Amino acid sequence: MDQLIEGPSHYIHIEQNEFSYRKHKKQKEEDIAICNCKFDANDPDSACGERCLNVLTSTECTPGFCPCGINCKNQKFQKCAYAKLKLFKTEGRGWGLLADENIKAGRFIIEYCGEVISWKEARRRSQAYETQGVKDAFIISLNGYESIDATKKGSLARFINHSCQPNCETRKWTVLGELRVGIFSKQDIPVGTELAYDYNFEWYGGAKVRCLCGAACCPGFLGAKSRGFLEDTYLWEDNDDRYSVENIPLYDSEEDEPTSKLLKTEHSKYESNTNGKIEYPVAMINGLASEAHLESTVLEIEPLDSCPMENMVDDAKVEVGKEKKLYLQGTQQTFAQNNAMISRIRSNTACRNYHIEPGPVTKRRSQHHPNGKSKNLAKKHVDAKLVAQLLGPKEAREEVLNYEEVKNQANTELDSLYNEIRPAIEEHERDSQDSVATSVAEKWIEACCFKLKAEFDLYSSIIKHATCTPRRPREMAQIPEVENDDELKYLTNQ
Ligand SMILES: C[S@@+](CC[C@H](N)C(=O)[O-])C[C@H]1O[C@@H](n2cnc3c(N)ncnc32)[C@H](O)[C@@H]1O
Repeated sequence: MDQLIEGPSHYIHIEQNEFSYRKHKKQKEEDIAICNCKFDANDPDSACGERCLNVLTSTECTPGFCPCGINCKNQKFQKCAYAKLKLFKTEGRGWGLLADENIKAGRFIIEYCGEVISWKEARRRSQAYETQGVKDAFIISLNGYESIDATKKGSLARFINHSCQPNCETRKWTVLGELRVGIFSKQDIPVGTELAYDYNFEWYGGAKVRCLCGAACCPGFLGAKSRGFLEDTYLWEDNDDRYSVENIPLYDSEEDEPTSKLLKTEHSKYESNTNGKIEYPVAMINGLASEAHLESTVLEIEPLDSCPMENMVDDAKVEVGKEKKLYLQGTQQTFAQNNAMISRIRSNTACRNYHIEPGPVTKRRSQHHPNGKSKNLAKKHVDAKLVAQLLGPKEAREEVLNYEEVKNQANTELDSLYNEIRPAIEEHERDSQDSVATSVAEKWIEACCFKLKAEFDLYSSIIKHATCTPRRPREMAQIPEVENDDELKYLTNQ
């Protein structure tokens, strides 16, 4: 019978995943993987130990089919062969789980159980939880289209906290045809030690939670390395100083104020300000990066004599180099993730993560560096129509306008393609074990390349004409409304 556990949040204790939106899969006999182990009483590893073919493929043996019968050691999820664990109240991070015995490296500790729900339902629930003020996140991704929600029903694994330097990790196993998530030790864990794994927390919106794991490598917030968080927070770095331009809403209640020894050690690294408050490494510094710095800027087109073409080409190379690094860093980050704990899934996730917002260009833009930090980068916006109006030859005007049209089409195509494949991409972000279908990836890459080429064609055409083509007198040009008069003055040389 399920047990109602009293704690900071009430939940129903379960020791097997629950399936509400679909039926539990029934394994067909022809799908059962049978190993070729042979039980040998003198060799403890013979009955489905490390050499077992099923173990090697993270698949549990099926009772009644394993050649080792009752001696099979590869049915740990099925037998709930958990380590001895103890619930305890942490200081600052709610409840946590302790090892109540010495645990050897690589051991299965406990299954992360909860309700298996669809990706759509996970999104709906995470929004609802946010509205209800549920501050702890318990939804983790299971496969490309499903998640496990342990918010209302779960095993003790739901109490394991996050650490940036964890002693445990999650692994997925196939058990009787269903995928399941287990917590495994990464190292020997002495009795009395708190268990923790890296949530690979994907921040999609909502409050930002200070990470109180105390690890030296901790970036300061849960999900601080996820793309959504970086882009939203706008961290950038100048030498050793890190800044954030956002007023960061925090879950940081008084009762959650950190006071543990572990945390005190960590705090001592950061200076106290005059109010005695701890300055966290990621601090909001007002005024350092005002909106003015972040406003879209106009592409500056220098007259030929003051801006040699080689310099422009060099600048362009630098920009391309930065973008390439940004792209590579982004992909590596995405592909490095395992099971991700999901923060709040917002419907605008897709656009935020991939810079393909419909509508006007976002005012702020972050540039990711290979070291995982971000740098602020103003978006250069060019008014192609205005440039075209000012060009003398008709062909030049038409060329610029045509390229602009192609660029707009490419953007629209990328937007609609993104909406189509968003579920697959978002699932993939959280779960590197399941690949995005090749056809989807190819379509996406093709559309991205098309967009990049369209932008390149437009901007190179503008640069070419702005530097080499005679301009029309201002009176002849039908100049559209221009917000920034400097741009106009510049283009008309006035
Ligand atoms: C899966 S629950 C872990 C159990 C939770 N501590 C509880 O009391 O129910 C995840 C939540 O615990 C908190 N948490 C886990 N690790 C944390 C950390 N390193 N720093 C701060 N809060 C943490 C966050 O609120 C997070 O959303």
